[in-house]
Amino acid sequence: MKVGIVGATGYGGVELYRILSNHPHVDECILYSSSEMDVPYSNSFPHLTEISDHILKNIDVEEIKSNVTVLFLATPPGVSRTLSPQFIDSDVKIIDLSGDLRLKNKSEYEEWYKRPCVDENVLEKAVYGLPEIYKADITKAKLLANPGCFPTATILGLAPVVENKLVNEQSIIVDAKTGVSGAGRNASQTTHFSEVNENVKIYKVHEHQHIPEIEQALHTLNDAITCISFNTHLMPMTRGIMATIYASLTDTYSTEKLLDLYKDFYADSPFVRIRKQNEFPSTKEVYGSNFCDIGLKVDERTGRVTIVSVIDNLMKGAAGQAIQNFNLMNGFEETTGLYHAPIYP
Ligand SMILES: NC(=O)C1=CN([C@@H]2O[C@H](COP(=O)(O)OP(=O)(O)OC[C@H]3O[C@@H](n4cnc5c(N)ncnc54)[C@H](OP(=O)(O)O)[C@@H]3O)[C@@H](O)[C@H]2O)C=CC1
Ligand SMILES: CC(=O)N[C@@H](CCC(=O)OP(=O)(O)O)C(=O)O
Repeated sequence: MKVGIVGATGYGGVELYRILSNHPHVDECILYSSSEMDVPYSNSFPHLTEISDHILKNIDVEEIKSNVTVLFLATPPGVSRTLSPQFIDSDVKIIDLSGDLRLKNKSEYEEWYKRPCVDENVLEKAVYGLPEIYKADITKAKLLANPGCFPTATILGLAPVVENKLVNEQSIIVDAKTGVSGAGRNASQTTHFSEVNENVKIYKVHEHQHIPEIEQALHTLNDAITCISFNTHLMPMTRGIMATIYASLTDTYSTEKLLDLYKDFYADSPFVRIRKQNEFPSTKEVYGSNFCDIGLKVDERTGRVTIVSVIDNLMKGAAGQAIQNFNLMNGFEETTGLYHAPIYP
């Protein structure tokens, strides 16, 4: 199979390349750029010297339609809005890593992303690609909205207690932390070394574009959930997301009972690992892998539960999950090319 990557010169794109170039069902990766064509890919990424002899190609929709079976869009918000509709009537399957196709409500996208949304007829064809919850739909998808990094960690952390109605619907609070690679490869004042090093910074307070995405998914699991409290913090690390989640329990449940519930819920999910009692995952324990690790503990004094969910933002939060979806959409084993140990330490 030939696959294409638009945005190959970015962090999500190069992570896709890393995995797809060793994927047993991928014969060729064709790499597209909007700014650097006809130059070696290794000019953008010298760590690929003698590994990649790819030449970056111009984004030509007709050429893509005739050469590519699956196209990954690892592009900033707004790009998929114009590119995806051009493939709707073709045989090319699209996997979009941006937020452009994730929200089912067009005006909600425009409010949170502050930009125009793709047409509703395209939006309604897009399947939200969180395999642990929507696997059946993903296997039939032609247009796939890959989930955001924070939503992946948060929704997986909450799904078992939300679906089983074990937490009060209005009590959910998510305190999330991220590594700097989540902001992409372009430098900015916020991601400048001097601003990030030895610092922890809260950002987009009550305004993060992932809030409606998380609420939309939780609402499908339990329609009494309408809103959550959610904030994000930039940490002095390259990769990793930790979502620390607090919610009030509807009854008295032991930690042991909840851990058993999580193990059952994720029994058929090869990339979700539930930790032992009193063991909590750290971001380094999933670094470079497609795992989402979850630990939890009931606070008997307050009747609340604390849930800790970690992922690598570029893997389960972006490229790894996109390839998990690629596997499911093409009838391959879900774990193909992805099931390996995290890099540690
Ligand atoms: N980084 C992360 O952890 C995560 C990222 N995402 C999402 O994935 C997408 C990619 O993110 P990331 O790789 O970090 O971003 P980067 O900024 O690192 O890369 C984006 C790439 O998009 C390409 N691009 C820019 N403008 C255009 C355009 N008009 N048309 C086509 N291509 C364009 C650029 O390549 P070129 O100039 O060569 O065309 C650039 O290399 C974003 O939507 C992001 O929000 C989602 C989850 C996690
Ligand atoms: C560190 C950092 O800035 N992270 C980004 C990650 C979001 C992202 O990747 O955007 P979409 O998933 O919406 O496309 C942020 O918090 O906005």
